[in-house]
Amino acid sequence: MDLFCRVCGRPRSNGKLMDRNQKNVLRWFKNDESFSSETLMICGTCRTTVKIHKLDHSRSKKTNKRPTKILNIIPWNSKENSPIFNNKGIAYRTSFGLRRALDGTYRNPQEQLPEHEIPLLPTVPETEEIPSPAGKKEMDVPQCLAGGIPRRSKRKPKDNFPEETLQEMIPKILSGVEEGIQIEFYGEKGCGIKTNRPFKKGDYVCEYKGELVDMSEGMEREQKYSKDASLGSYCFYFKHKNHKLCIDATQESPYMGRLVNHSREGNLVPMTVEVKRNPRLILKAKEDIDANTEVTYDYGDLSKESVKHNPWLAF
Ligand SMILES: C[S@@+](CC[C@H](N)C(=O)[O-])C[C@H]1O[C@@H](n2cnc3c(N)ncnc32)[C@H](O)[C@@H]1O
Repeated sequence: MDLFCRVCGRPRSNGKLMDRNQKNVLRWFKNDESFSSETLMICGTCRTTVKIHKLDHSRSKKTNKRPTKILNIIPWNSKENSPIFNNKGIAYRTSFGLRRALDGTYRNPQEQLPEHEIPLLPTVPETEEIPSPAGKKEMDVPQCLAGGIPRRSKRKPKDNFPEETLQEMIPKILSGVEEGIQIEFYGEKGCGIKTNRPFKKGDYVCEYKGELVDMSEGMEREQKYSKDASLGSYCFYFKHKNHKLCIDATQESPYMGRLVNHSREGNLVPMTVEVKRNPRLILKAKEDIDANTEVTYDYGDLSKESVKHNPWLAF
């Protein structure tokens, strides 16, 4: 049975199965698989969360096979049943984009957001120095240990984007348009981003969008997040005008920058740009990139401890 996610429009081919409390990833699910009741399912593409309530496990009298039909899916956090994902009467409900999906105005992430809806980052006072966490060298910061497992890699964006190019990019950054890229599932890596058209060296690809906080706040959050094994690491630490900052993109969003995976030979490079006096992190093409190519950048953390726990950082 083909199911399509109404939020991202992609076939529900892969995704995470979570335990009931959404704490642990049980495993990645495959296509045409039946689910046990009360399981959480997260769309492998846009990562919308739904809760499967009840499945029909009875065997067909004709074939004596268990059907994979999902009888009913109830929303996480809600009593109503409102179809958002849908295929032949199967109702789902999502945690994000809910209102718009219900009233039919859900906006595809590729579409341009009107300016008043662009989530603006909190203003960072230019004169105020954000203090480093006590006793921590900057080097140590991104390897914040929580539950004994180093999480975020130390990613180093370049500063000072050339003015001309920046002028061309600002409207794109402000509009939130993410054009030429799409989400793809990459097995053990989870989701990632690939191009659907070529990019030229230096082109703006997308923004690493999230909540701007200072570094110590980011570290505190990472400590909390690390207690939940189902949460990936989405805190991107950087320095801007002597301020030590962090973009926390842990919160699910339709923006794709948060899903770009790591490679030491990455074809993107992160950079900070200042837009309306707020620092923003963007990912731009390090080289010419063909269509249908995964985009990656170097998370930049080769510390022994991090690589021990995340061996993929070495490649
Ligand atoms: C910023 S997220 C990237 C998106 C992530 N793949 C997802 O599905 O949400 C960073 C996480 O992706 C995974 N990841 C990124 N690059 C990887 C790689 N080269 N190999 C394996 N896992 C990777 C790690 O779990 C890491 O904590």
